[in-house]
Amino acid sequence: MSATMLDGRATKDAIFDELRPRVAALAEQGRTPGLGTVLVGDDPGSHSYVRAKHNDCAKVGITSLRKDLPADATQADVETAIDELNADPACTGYIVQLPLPKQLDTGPLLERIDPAKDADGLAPVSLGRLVLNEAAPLPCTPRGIIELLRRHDVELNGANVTVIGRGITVGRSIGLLLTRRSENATVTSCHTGTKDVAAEIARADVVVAAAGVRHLVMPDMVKPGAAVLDVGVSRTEDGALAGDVHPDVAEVAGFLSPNPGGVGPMTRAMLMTNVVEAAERAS
Ligand SMILES: Nc1nc(=O)c2c([nH]1)NC[C@@H]1CN(c3ccc(C(=O)N[C@@H](CCC(=O)O)C(=O)O)cc3)C=[N+]21
Repeated sequence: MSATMLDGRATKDAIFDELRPRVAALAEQGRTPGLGTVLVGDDPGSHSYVRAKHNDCAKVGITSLRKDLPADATQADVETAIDELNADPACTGYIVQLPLPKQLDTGPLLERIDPAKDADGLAPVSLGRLVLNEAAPLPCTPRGIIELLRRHDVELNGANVTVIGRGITVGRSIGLLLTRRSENATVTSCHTGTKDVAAEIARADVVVAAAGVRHLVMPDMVKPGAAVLDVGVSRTEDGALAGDVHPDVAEVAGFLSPNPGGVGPMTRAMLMTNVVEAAERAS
């Protein structure tokens, strides 16, 4: 048996095709969406993600606004960049690329993002609204995972979903989406305090591996036919990138998201979607 590939690149392209006419309609009314990015420091990974996001903008017709700050930027420098994007009418949504260098206090910076321009859905007000079932931009990676499953007809209603990892961008926030009435899944959150992760994986219809631990999910753990989403990335000693899911899981799973080429492109597709939706709401 070989799993159906949850092809994030092809799905992202399909979503871009759907966004293009919406962006064109906004542009006709002089309301072209604009994505801002605040990037601090020179981490090559972060630079490459931000570059990809601006390439995506060009593909769908979104304006991009970059604020790149040096690695030794102060809290006040980043506050200024955020204030400028809050005030700039050309910017309809923006993100502060995480993680920030350690001299910076991330919490207050995320608090400073105008909730109407929060493209990531990670600002405290947005996460609070999500908990309260109020309209809010949704965190991009969780939204991308759900969209990827939906477009491949993977059932979530009543499904047992095991999430591994409790980071804010994925593990902690995805349960908020999956347990809404519209998704109706039963969610188990695994982390370093979990006694038997393999047992939690074994009973899952859907596994979301977002721990950043190489090959944490092995073929003998997975229920035959389950959908497995490989979200984590880690770097091996020789500098190669590895996912959280062993490639042989493809022999057991019913659906598997490749990594790269799975959840990463979907995260970017949802960022573009959030920016377009914010522009549609802005008058
Ligand atoms: N405020 C904030 N929002 C984020 O959404 C955010 C962040 N900070 N910090 C870092 C993580 C990571 N992240 C990725 C997005 C796309 C790919 C992606 O498209 N990856 C490609 C491969 C790209 C490549 O090869 O370089 C793929 O999986 O196929 C990866 C990683 C967003 N993040």
